[in-house]
Amino acid sequence: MKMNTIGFIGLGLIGGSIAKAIRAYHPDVRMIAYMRSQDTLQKAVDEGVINEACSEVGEQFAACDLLFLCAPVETNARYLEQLKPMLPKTCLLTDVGSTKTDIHEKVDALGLTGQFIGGHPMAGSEKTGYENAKTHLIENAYYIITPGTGVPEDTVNEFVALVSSLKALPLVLDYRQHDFITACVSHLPHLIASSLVELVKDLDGPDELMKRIAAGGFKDITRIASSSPDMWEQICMTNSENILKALDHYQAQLSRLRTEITGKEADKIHAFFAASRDYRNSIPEASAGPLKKTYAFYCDMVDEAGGIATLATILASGGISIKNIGIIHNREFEEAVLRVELYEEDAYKKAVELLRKYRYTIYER
Ligand SMILES: NC(=O)c1ccc[n+]([C@@H]2O[C@H](COP(=O)([O-])OP(=O)(O)OC[C@H]3O[C@@H](n4cnc5c(N)ncnc54)[C@H](O)[C@@H]3O)[C@@H](O)[C@H]2O)c1
Ligand SMILES: O=C(O)C(=O)C[C@]1(C(=O)O)C=C[C@@H](O)C=C1
Repeated sequence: MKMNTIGFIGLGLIGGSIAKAIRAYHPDVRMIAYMRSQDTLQKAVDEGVINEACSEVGEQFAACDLLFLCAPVETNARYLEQLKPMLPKTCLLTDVGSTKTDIHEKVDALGLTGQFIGGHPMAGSEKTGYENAKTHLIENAYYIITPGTGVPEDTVNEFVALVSSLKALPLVLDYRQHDFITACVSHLPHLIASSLVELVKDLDGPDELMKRIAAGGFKDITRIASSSPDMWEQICMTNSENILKALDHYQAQLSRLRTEITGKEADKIHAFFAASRDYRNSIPEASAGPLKKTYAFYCDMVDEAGGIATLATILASGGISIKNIGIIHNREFEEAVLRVELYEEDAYKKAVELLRKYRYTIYER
Protein backbone atom coordinates (compact mmCIF):
# COMPACT_ATOMS: atom_id res chain seq x y z
CA MET A 1 0.00 0.00 0.00
CA LYS A 2 1.48 3.31 -1.07
CA MET A 3 0.93 6.12 1.38
CA ASN A 4 1.94 9.22 -0.53
CA THR A 5 -1.45 10.94 -0.45
CA ILE A 6 -4.11 10.40 2.20
CA GLY A 7 -7.57 11.96 1.95
CA PHE A 8 -10.18 12.81 4.58
CA ILE A 9 -13.87 13.44 4.09
CA GLY A 10 -15.01 14.95 7.37
CA LEU A 11 -12.35 16.41 9.64
CA GLY A 12 -14.07 16.57 13.02
CA LEU A 13 -13.10 15.02 16.33
CA ILE A 14 -12.06 11.63 14.93
CA GLY A 15 -10.95 12.58 11.39
CA GLY A 16 -9.00 15.53 12.83
CA SER A 17 -7.35 13.37 15.50
CA ILE A 18 -6.28 10.73 12.98
CA ALA A 19 -4.95 13.40 10.61
CA LYS A 20 -2.98 14.99 13.47
CA ALA A 21 -1.55 11.60 14.48
CA ILE A 22 -0.53 10.87 10.88
CA ARG A 23 1.11 14.30 10.65
CA ALA A 24 2.99 13.61 13.92
CA TYR A 25 4.23 10.11 13.05
CA HIS A 26 4.47 10.35 9.23
CA PRO A 27 5.41 13.99 8.67
CA ASP A 28 6.06 13.60 4.93
CA VAL A 29 2.66 12.25 3.95
CA ARG A 30 0.55 14.60 1.81
CA MET A 31 -2.95 15.00 3.22
CA ILE A 32 -5.98 16.51 1.52
CA ALA A 33 -9.39 17.01 3.08
CA TYR A 34 -12.95 18.10 2.54
CA MET A 35 -15.28 19.22 5.31
CA ARG A 36 -18.36 21.41 5.43
CA SER A 37 -16.77 24.28 7.31
CA GLN A 38 -14.18 25.74 4.96
CA ASP A 39 -12.96 28.08 7.74
CA THR A 40 -12.09 25.17 9.99
CA LEU A 41 -10.50 23.35 7.07
CA GLN A 42 -8.32 26.40 6.43
CA LYS A 43 -7.28 26.27 10.10
CA ALA A 44 -6.10 22.66 9.61
CA VAL A 45 -4.07 23.85 6.59
CA ASP A 46 -2.63 26.80 8.53
CA GLU A 47 -1.61 24.44 11.35
CA GLY A 48 0.24 22.28 8.84
CA VAL A 49 -1.96 19.22 9.47
CA ILE A 50 -3.57 19.22 6.01
CA ASN A 51 -1.69 20.15 2.83
CA GLU A 52 -4.64 20.88 0.60
CA ALA A 53 -8.19 22.00 1.37
CA CYS A 54 -10.84 20.71 -1.07
CA SER A 55 -14.00 22.73 -1.58
CA GLU A 56 -15.98 19.66 -2.71
CA VAL A 57 -15.76 15.88 -2.90
CA GLY A 58 -14.40 15.85 -6.43
CA GLU A 59 -11.61 14.66 -8.72
CA GLN A 60 -8.86 15.78 -6.29
CA PHE A 61 -9.60 12.64 -4.26
CA ALA A 62 -8.66 10.43 -7.23
CA ALA A 63 -5.01 11.06 -6.25
CA CYS A 64 -5.46 9.36 -2.85
CA ASP A 65 -3.73 6.10 -1.96
CA LEU A 66 -5.85 5.91 1.18
CA LEU A 67 -9.11 7.70 1.86
CA PHE A 68 -10.67 8.05 5.34
CA LEU A 69 -14.44 8.61 5.59
CA CYS A 70 -14.94 10.45 8.88
CA ALA A 71 -18.49 11.86 8.76
CA PRO A 72 -21.51 10.34 10.59
CA VAL A 73 -22.13 6.75 9.48
CA GLU A 74 -25.02 7.24 7.02
CA THR A 75 -23.25 10.23 5.47
CA ASN A 76 -20.11 8.11 4.93
CA ALA A 77 -22.17 5.49 3.11
CA ARG A 78 -23.69 8.19 0.88
CA TYR A 79 -20.26 9.56 -0.04
CA LEU A 80 -19.25 6.13 -1.36
CA GLU A 81 -21.73 6.49 -4.24
CA GLN A 82 -20.30 9.86 -5.14
CA LEU A 83 -16.71 8.59 -4.92
CA LYS A 84 -17.10 5.34 -6.83
CA PRO A 85 -16.88 6.73 -10.40
CA MET A 86 -13.78 8.78 -9.68
CA LEU A 87 -11.64 6.49 -7.50
CA PRO A 88 -8.99 4.22 -9.01
CA LYS A 89 -8.83 0.57 -7.84
CA THR A 90 -5.52 1.39 -6.16
CA CYS A 91 -7.18 3.70 -3.64
CA LEU A 92 -7.87 1.94 -0.37
CA LEU A 93 -11.06 3.13 1.31
CA THR A 94 -11.59 3.11 5.04
CA ASP A 95 -13.98 4.72 7.51
CA VAL A 96 -14.09 5.42 11.24
CA GLY A 97 -17.84 4.91 11.76
CA SER A 98 -19.25 3.46 14.97
CA THR A 99 -21.35 0.89 13.06
CA LYS A 100 -20.02 -1.37 10.36
CA THR A 101 -22.71 -3.60 8.79
CA ASP A 102 -24.41 -0.72 7.05
CA ILE A 103 -21.26 0.54 5.32
CA HIS A 104 -20.05 -2.98 4.45
CA GLU A 105 -23.41 -3.66 2.77
CA LYS A 106 -23.13 -0.42 0.83
CA VAL A 107 -19.55 -1.23 -0.19
CA ASP A 108 -20.65 -4.69 -1.40
CA ALA A 109 -23.58 -3.24 -3.34
CA LEU A 110 -21.24 -0.79 -5.09
CA GLY A 111 -18.69 -3.51 -5.91
CA LEU A 112 -16.00 -1.86 -3.78
CA THR A 113 -15.48 -4.80 -1.37
CA GLY A 114 -11.94 -5.55 -2.53
CA GLN A 115 -10.74 -2.05 -1.70
CA PHE A 116 -12.50 -1.35 1.59
CA ILE A 117 -11.26 -1.92 5.15
CA GLY A 118 -13.69 -0.78 7.83
CA GLY A 119 -12.18 0.92 10.86
CA HIS A 120 -13.42 2.07 14.23
CA PRO A 121 -11.22 3.62 16.90
CA MET A 122 -12.72 2.81 20.31
CA ALA A 123 -11.83 6.23 21.61
CA GLY A 124 -13.58 9.52 21.52
CA SER A 125 -15.41 11.96 23.66
CA GLU A 126 -18.69 13.76 24.06
CA LYS A 127 -17.12 16.73 22.29
CA THR A 128 -17.23 17.23 18.54
CA GLY A 129 -15.31 19.08 15.88
CA TYR A 130 -11.76 19.65 14.70
CA GLU A 131 -11.24 22.12 17.59
CA ASN A 132 -11.33 19.15 19.98
CA ALA A 133 -9.21 16.81 17.84
CA LYS A 134 -5.97 15.63 19.47
CA THR A 135 -2.88 13.82 18.21
CA HIS A 136 -3.08 11.40 21.15
CA LEU A 137 -6.84 10.71 21.12
CA ILE A 138 -6.52 7.18 19.73
CA GLU A 139 -3.32 6.33 21.59
CA ASN A 140 -3.61 3.03 23.52
CA ALA A 141 -7.19 2.59 22.40
CA TYR A 142 -8.40 -0.43 20.47
CA TYR A 143 -8.85 0.36 16.78
CA ILE A 144 -11.19 -2.24 15.33
CA ILE A 145 -10.49 -3.23 11.74
CA THR A 146 -13.09 -5.02 9.59
CA PRO A 147 -11.59 -5.87 6.17
CA GLY A 148 -13.89 -6.46 3.20
CA THR A 149 -13.62 -9.91 1.69
CA GLY A 150 -11.16 -9.88 -1.17
CA VAL A 151 -8.85 -7.25 0.29
CA PRO A 152 -5.36 -8.76 -0.14
CA GLU A 153 -3.85 -9.99 3.13
CA ASP A 154 -0.76 -7.82 2.60
CA THR A 155 -2.95 -4.73 2.35
CA VAL A 156 -4.75 -5.63 5.58
CA ASN A 157 -1.37 -6.15 7.28
CA GLU A 158 -0.14 -2.80 6.01
CA PHE A 159 -3.27 -1.08 7.31
CA VAL A 160 -2.80 -2.82 10.68
CA ALA A 161 0.79 -1.53 10.70
CA LEU A 162 -0.41 2.00 9.95
CA VAL A 163 -2.85 1.86 12.89
CA SER A 164 -0.05 0.60 15.17
CA SER A 165 2.24 3.37 13.99
CA LEU A 166 -0.37 5.86 15.24
CA LYS A 167 -0.02 4.17 18.66
CA ALA A 168 -3.51 2.66 18.65
CA LEU A 169 -4.14 -1.06 19.26
CA PRO A 170 -5.38 -2.76 16.07
CA LEU A 171 -7.92 -5.56 16.45
CA VAL A 172 -9.28 -7.35 13.37
CA LEU A 173 -12.91 -8.45 13.73
CA ASP A 174 -15.81 -9.56 11.56
CA TYR A 175 -18.05 -6.52 11.01
CA ARG A 176 -21.19 -8.31 12.28
CA GLN A 177 -19.43 -9.29 15.50
CA HIS A 178 -18.23 -5.69 15.83
CA ASP A 179 -21.79 -4.41 15.66
CA PHE A 180 -23.09 -6.72 18.39
CA ILE A 181 -20.18 -5.92 20.70
CA THR A 182 -20.47 -2.17 20.25
CA ALA A 183 -24.26 -2.33 20.71
CA CYS A 184 -23.55 -3.70 24.22
CA VAL A 185 -20.50 -1.68 25.27
CA SER A 186 -21.12 1.63 23.54
CA HIS A 187 -24.55 2.10 21.95
CA LEU A 188 -26.76 0.85 24.82
CA PRO A 189 -24.65 2.79 27.40
CA HIS A 190 -25.32 5.99 25.43
CA LEU A 191 -29.06 5.29 25.43
CA ILE A 192 -28.93 4.65 29.17
CA ALA A 193 -26.94 7.83 29.89
CA SER A 194 -29.33 10.00 27.91
CA SER A 195 -32.43 8.40 29.39
CA LEU A 196 -31.08 8.90 32.92
CA VAL A 197 -30.67 12.58 32.14
CA GLU A 198 -34.24 12.65 30.81
CA LEU A 199 -35.45 10.95 34.00
CA VAL A 200 -33.95 13.69 36.16
CA LYS A 201 -35.28 16.37 33.80
CA ASP A 202 -38.78 14.85 34.12
CA LEU A 203 -38.77 14.27 37.89
CA ASP A 204 -36.88 17.36 39.12
CA GLY A 205 -38.99 20.06 40.76
CA PRO A 206 -39.20 23.72 39.73
CA ASP A 207 -36.36 24.46 42.21
CA GLU A 208 -34.12 22.11 40.15
CA LEU A 209 -32.65 20.64 43.33
CA MET A 210 -31.83 17.34 41.61
CA LYS A 211 -29.80 19.14 38.98
CA ARG A 212 -27.95 21.13 41.65
CA ILE A 213 -27.17 18.21 43.95
CA ALA A 214 -26.27 15.61 41.30
CA ALA A 215 -22.74 14.55 42.20
CA GLY A 216 -19.95 12.34 40.92
CA GLY A 217 -22.01 9.20 40.32
CA PHE A 218 -24.60 10.89 38.15
CA LYS A 219 -22.02 12.96 36.32
CA ASP A 220 -19.74 9.97 35.66
CA ILE A 221 -22.51 7.88 34.18
CA THR A 222 -24.06 10.69 32.12
CA ARG A 223 -21.00 12.48 30.63
CA ILE A 224 -21.68 10.84 27.29
CA ALA A 225 -25.23 12.24 27.19
CA SER A 226 -23.56 15.46 25.95
CA SER A 227 -22.55 13.71 22.70
CA SER A 228 -23.65 14.66 19.19
CA PRO A 229 -27.34 13.88 18.46
CA ASP A 230 -26.57 13.67 14.70
CA MET A 231 -24.00 10.96 15.30
CA TRP A 232 -26.15 8.96 17.74
CA GLU A 233 -29.31 9.14 15.65
CA GLN A 234 -27.40 7.56 12.75
CA ILE A 235 -25.82 4.90 14.98
CA CYS A 236 -29.29 3.87 16.23
CA MET A 237 -30.63 3.79 12.66
CA THR A 238 -27.80 1.58 11.38
CA ASN A 239 -27.44 -0.90 14.26
CA SER A 240 -31.08 -1.19 15.34
CA GLU A 241 -31.27 -4.99 15.50
CA ASN A 242 -28.28 -5.37 17.81
CA ILE A 243 -29.28 -2.40 19.94
CA LEU A 244 -32.77 -3.87 20.37
CA LYS A 245 -31.28 -7.21 21.47
CA ALA A 246 -29.12 -5.46 24.07
CA LEU A 247 -32.04 -3.26 25.14
CA ASP A 248 -34.34 -6.29 25.61
CA HIS A 249 -31.74 -7.99 27.78
CA TYR A 250 -31.26 -4.81 29.80
CA GLN A 251 -35.01 -4.34 30.27
CA ALA A 252 -35.28 -7.92 31.53
CA GLN A 253 -32.48 -7.23 33.99
CA LEU A 254 -34.22 -4.09 35.25
CA SER A 255 -37.50 -5.99 35.62
CA ARG A 256 -35.71 -8.65 37.65
CA LEU A 257 -34.21 -5.99 39.90
CA ARG A 258 -37.63 -4.39 40.26
CA THR A 259 -39.11 -7.70 41.41
CA GLU A 260 -36.26 -8.27 43.86
CA ILE A 261 -36.55 -4.79 45.37
CA THR A 262 -40.34 -5.12 45.63
CA GLY A 263 -39.93 -8.49 47.39
CA LYS A 264 -37.17 -7.08 49.68
CA GLU A 265 -34.86 -9.87 48.50
CA ALA A 266 -31.74 -8.40 50.12
CA ASP A 267 -29.46 -11.38 49.35
CA LYS A 268 -30.21 -11.24 45.65
CA ILE A 269 -29.67 -7.49 45.51
CA HIS A 270 -26.39 -7.89 47.37
CA ALA A 271 -25.25 -10.66 45.02
CA PHE A 272 -26.14 -8.47 42.03
CA PHE A 273 -23.99 -5.56 43.26
CA ALA A 274 -21.15 -7.88 44.26
CA ALA A 275 -21.06 -9.64 40.89
CA SER A 276 -21.13 -6.41 38.91
CA ARG A 277 -18.47 -4.82 41.14
CA ASP A 278 -16.16 -7.83 40.63
CA TYR A 279 -16.63 -7.79 36.86
CA ARG A 280 -16.15 -4.00 36.65
CA ASN A 281 -12.98 -4.28 38.75
CA SER A 282 -11.62 -6.85 36.33
CA ILE A 283 -11.69 -4.32 33.46
CA PRO A 284 -8.16 -2.94 33.13
CA GLU A 285 -7.78 0.71 34.14
CA ALA A 286 -4.16 0.86 32.99
CA SER A 287 -3.25 3.07 30.07
CA ALA A 288 -3.38 0.14 27.61
CA GLY A 289 -6.95 -0.42 26.57
CA PRO A 290 -9.92 1.76 25.95
CA LEU A 291 -10.22 3.17 29.45
CA LYS A 292 -7.88 6.10 29.83
CA LYS A 293 -6.36 6.86 33.18
CA THR A 294 -7.33 10.25 34.57
CA TYR A 295 -4.79 12.37 36.40
CA ALA A 296 -6.83 14.20 39.00
CA PHE A 297 -6.25 15.24 42.60
CA TYR A 298 -8.36 17.06 45.16
CA CYS A 299 -7.29 20.15 46.98
CA ASP A 300 -8.73 22.07 49.95
CA MET A 301 -10.29 25.34 48.87
CA VAL A 302 -8.86 28.52 50.25
CA ASP A 303 -12.01 30.30 51.36
CA GLU A 304 -11.35 33.67 49.80
CA ALA A 305 -12.18 35.46 46.56
CA GLY A 306 -9.78 34.51 43.78
CA GLY A 307 -8.82 31.14 45.36
CA ILE A 308 -9.15 29.24 42.09
CA ALA A 309 -7.35 31.97 40.15
CA THR A 310 -4.41 31.85 42.60
CA LEU A 311 -4.09 28.10 42.27
CA ALA A 312 -4.34 28.29 38.47
CA THR A 313 -1.63 30.98 38.44
CA ILE A 314 0.71 28.81 40.54
CA LEU A 315 0.23 25.90 38.13
CA ALA A 316 0.72 28.15 35.11
CA SER A 317 3.96 29.48 36.64
CA GLY A 318 5.17 25.86 36.67
CA GLY A 319 4.24 25.45 32.99
CA ILE A 320 1.39 23.08 33.88
CA SER A 321 -1.80 23.10 31.78
CA ILE A 322 -5.06 22.26 33.52
CA LYS A 323 -7.43 19.89 31.73
CA ASN A 324 -10.36 20.49 34.06
CA ILE A 325 -10.97 22.28 37.34
CA GLY A 326 -14.08 22.57 39.48
CA ILE A 327 -15.47 22.75 42.99
CA ILE A 328 -17.06 19.56 44.22
CA HIS A 329 -19.35 18.99 47.17
CA ASN A 330 -19.84 15.42 48.24
CA ARG A 331 -19.74 13.16 51.23
CA GLU A 332 -16.20 12.00 50.55
CA PHE A 333 -14.84 15.30 51.85
CA GLU A 334 -15.93 17.30 54.91
CA GLU A 335 -15.70 20.61 53.11
CA ALA A 336 -15.94 21.56 49.48
CA VAL A 337 -12.75 20.80 47.60
CA LEU A 338 -11.33 21.61 44.21
CA ARG A 339 -10.92 18.76 41.75
CA VAL A 340 -8.00 19.46 39.45
CA GLU A 341 -7.39 17.27 36.42
CA LEU A 342 -4.17 17.35 34.39
CA TYR A 343 -3.39 15.95 30.97
CA GLU A 344 -0.66 13.49 31.89
CA GLU A 345 1.17 11.79 34.72
CA ASP A 346 4.24 14.06 34.71
CA ALA A 347 2.09 17.18 34.94
CA TYR A 348 0.10 15.55 37.76
CA LYS A 349 3.23 14.79 39.83
CA LYS A 350 4.68 18.24 39.19
CA ALA A 351 1.41 19.96 40.16
CA VAL A 352 1.06 18.03 43.43
CA GLU A 353 4.66 18.80 44.39
CA LEU A 354 4.33 22.48 43.49
CA LEU A 355 1.08 23.01 45.38
CA ARG A 356 2.40 21.22 48.47
CA LYS A 357 5.34 23.63 48.43
CA TYR A 358 2.75 26.41 48.61
CA ARG A 359 1.20 24.57 51.60
CA TYR A 360 -1.99 23.46 49.88
CA THR A 361 -3.57 20.29 51.29
CA ILE A 362 -3.75 17.74 48.50
CA TYR A 363 -5.72 14.50 48.50
CA GLU A 364 -4.62 11.83 46.03
CA ARG A 365 -7.10 9.06 45.24
N1 LIG B 1 -17.19 10.84 18.81
C1 LIG B 1 -16.74 9.66 19.14
O1 LIG B 1 -16.55 9.39 20.31
C2 LIG B 1 -16.46 8.66 18.05
C3 LIG B 1 -15.59 7.61 18.32
C4 LIG B 1 -15.29 6.70 17.30
C5 LIG B 1 -15.89 6.82 16.06
N2 LIG B 1 -16.76 7.83 15.84
C6 LIG B 1 -17.34 7.94 14.49
O2 LIG B 1 -16.58 8.92 13.81
C7 LIG B 1 -17.38 9.60 12.85
C8 LIG B 1 -17.23 11.09 13.04
O3 LIG B 1 -17.58 11.43 14.36
P1 LIG B 1 -16.89 12.67 15.10
O4 LIG B 1 -17.02 12.40 16.55
O5 LIG B 1 -15.58 12.98 14.51
O6 LIG B 1 -17.95 13.81 14.74
P2 LIG B 1 -17.70 15.36 14.50
O7 LIG B 1 -19.05 15.97 14.56
O8 LIG B 1 -16.64 15.89 15.36
O9 LIG B 1 -17.19 15.40 12.98
C9 LIG B 1 -18.00 14.99 11.91
C10 LIG B 1 -17.45 15.52 10.61
O10 LIG B 1 -18.35 15.12 9.57
C11 LIG B 1 -18.81 16.26 8.88
N3 LIG B 1 -20.23 16.08 8.51
C12 LIG B 1 -21.27 15.88 9.33
N4 LIG B 1 -22.41 15.77 8.62
C13 LIG B 1 -22.07 15.90 7.33
C14 LIG B 1 -22.79 15.90 6.11
N5 LIG B 1 -24.10 15.73 6.10
N6 LIG B 1 -22.09 16.07 4.96
C15 LIG B 1 -20.75 16.27 5.00
N7 LIG B 1 -20.02 16.25 6.10
C16 LIG B 1 -20.67 16.09 7.26
C17 LIG B 1 -18.64 17.42 9.83
O11 LIG B 1 -18.54 18.63 9.13
C18 LIG B 1 -17.35 17.03 10.54
O12 LIG B 1 -16.24 17.39 9.76
C19 LIG B 1 -18.79 9.08 13.03
O13 LIG B 1 -19.06 8.15 12.02
C20 LIG B 1 -18.77 8.42 14.39
O14 LIG B 1 -19.69 7.35 14.43
C21 LIG B 1 -17.03 8.77 16.78
O1 LIG C 1 -15.72 8.35 25.59
C1 LIG C 1 -16.67 8.74 24.96
O2 LIG C 1 -17.14 9.85 25.13
C2 LIG C 1 -17.31 7.89 23.96
O3 LIG C 1 -18.49 7.91 23.91
C3 LIG C 1 -16.49 7.12 23.06
C4 LIG C 1 -17.18 5.99 22.32
C5 LIG C 1 -17.69 4.97 23.35
O4 LIG C 1 -16.85 4.45 24.08
O5 LIG C 1 -18.86 4.68 23.40
C6 LIG C 1 -18.30 6.52 21.53
C7 LIG C 1 -18.57 6.08 20.29
C8 LIG C 1 -17.58 5.41 19.52
O6 LIG C 1 -18.00 4.79 18.42
C9 LIG C 1 -16.45 4.89 20.24
C10 LIG C 1 -16.18 5.34 21.47
